[in-house]
Amino acid sequence: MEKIKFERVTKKFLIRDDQKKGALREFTAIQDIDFSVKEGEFITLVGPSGCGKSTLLDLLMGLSRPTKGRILIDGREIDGPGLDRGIVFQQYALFPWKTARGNIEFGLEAKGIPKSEWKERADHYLDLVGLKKFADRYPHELSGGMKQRVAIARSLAFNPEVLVMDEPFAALDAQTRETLQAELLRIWEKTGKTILFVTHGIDEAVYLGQRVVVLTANPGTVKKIVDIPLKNWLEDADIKSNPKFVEARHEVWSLLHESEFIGANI
Ligand SMILES: Nc1ncnc2c1ncn2[C@@H]1O[C@H](COP(=O)(O)OP(=O)(O)OP(=O)(O)O)[C@@H](O)[C@H]1O
Repeated sequence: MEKIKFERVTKKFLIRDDQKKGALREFTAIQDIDFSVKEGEFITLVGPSGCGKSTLLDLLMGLSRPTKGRILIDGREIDGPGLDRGIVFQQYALFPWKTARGNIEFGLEAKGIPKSEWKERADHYLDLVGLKKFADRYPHELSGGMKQRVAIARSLAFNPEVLVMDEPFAALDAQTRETLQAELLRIWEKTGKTILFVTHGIDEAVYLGQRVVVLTANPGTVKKIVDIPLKNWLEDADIKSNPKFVEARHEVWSLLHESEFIGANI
């Protein structure tokens, strides 16, 4: 079943016109973005810097409206922020004065979940991200990877149907990033969430996504959606050496670099 549908989504901004003093002109950040995400699917998005990934996520979160087109969730048009969508950012955005559990409980309070449910829910999700023993620690007592686990637990705790992730592992060291990638797949399998994950990392996009949406440089459009034929990520410890992984990775890499090569040939 279709969970999210981007229907010819275009977003334009008004920016200062450098040619004419005091005048404004239209700038198209994304144009005619058109694809669907299936219920329970893990989809990754990659694209050159400035191609409009954050703009697209803002639209999906209901923080701004498309200039043209629309975004549907379960067939309903998005008209603002909602509890059906949760987001995890690159920076953990945790309150330093609250413990791991306190940070999750705060999210539950903000979402209007009854107080009687907070502790149990917070503990359940802390357990899910492997932080059961760290519930009473403050952010400064946690590593970067642990903080990001708390952020993931906080987003999952109010049980959104769609989890949006905006380069959530970009600030972590390579080893922690790999661990969290595998963890996220495990959590995804367990919870069955629909996940839309934005990244700059080609390896990360191919490793996590069932499909990788490759965007073009400005204005951002869908260049191609690459199917990733691998199914048994977690059983294969060295999946990144699998020829199918290598091939998919190369395809995404080529799509991202095509425009650069064309430029280089001129
Ligand atoms: N509020 C705004 N007003 C004017 N222009 C904007 C606004 N928001 C974004 N843009 C422009 O739209 C384009 C896309 O920006 P966006 O931040 O979505 O890209 P991105 O793909 O997320 O970039 P990065 O990968 O570097 O994070 C950029 O050229 C940016 O300058």
